[in-house]
Amino acid sequence: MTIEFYSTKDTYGEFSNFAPFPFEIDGLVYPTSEHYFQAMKFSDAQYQERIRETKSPMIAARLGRSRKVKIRDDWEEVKVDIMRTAVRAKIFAHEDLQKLLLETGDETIVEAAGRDYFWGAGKDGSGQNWLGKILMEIRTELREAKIT
Ligand SMILES: Nc1nc(O)c(N)c(N[C@@H]2O[C@H](COP(=O)(O)O)[C@@H](O)[C@H]2O)n1
Repeated sequence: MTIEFYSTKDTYGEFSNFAPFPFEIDGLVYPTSEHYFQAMKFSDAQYQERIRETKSPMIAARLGRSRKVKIRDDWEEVKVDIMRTAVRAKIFAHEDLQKLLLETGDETIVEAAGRDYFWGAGKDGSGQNWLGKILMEIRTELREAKIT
């Protein structure tokens, strides 16, 4: 059985980047992994801070997708690592999330985002599902940490 998630209100919605599971990176608290991911698109420290402090992940995503402020030149090269950093920090900050992730066993985890063929599976399932892949990587890491 494939485990699909998308909306924070549905089953496994905790895996969405929009789910409210705060964490700290470099001494700063981010309300969601979406806030961190979107803030890291920019070199402008003030704009990063505006995104971090914004109330909702939806607004963080809107600010991050705006091209009124220039995004960093290396974004395409670093974005998967930045997503990994965000999701890892989120999961490691919350034991309930670690438990939920481990309980998915060996099932494939998929972000069922119909319009997103990079982070999600896209409408027809042909997407790269990078968010699901990152969650499965972290699941392996958690499992290995519990064994040793
Ligand atoms: N809720 C939601 N709506 C969309 O349209 C989406 N594409 C996603 N997927 C998430 O979007 C984030 C990355 O978006 P950008 O690369 O900045 O466009 C990431 O959190 C995906 O999981 N979610």
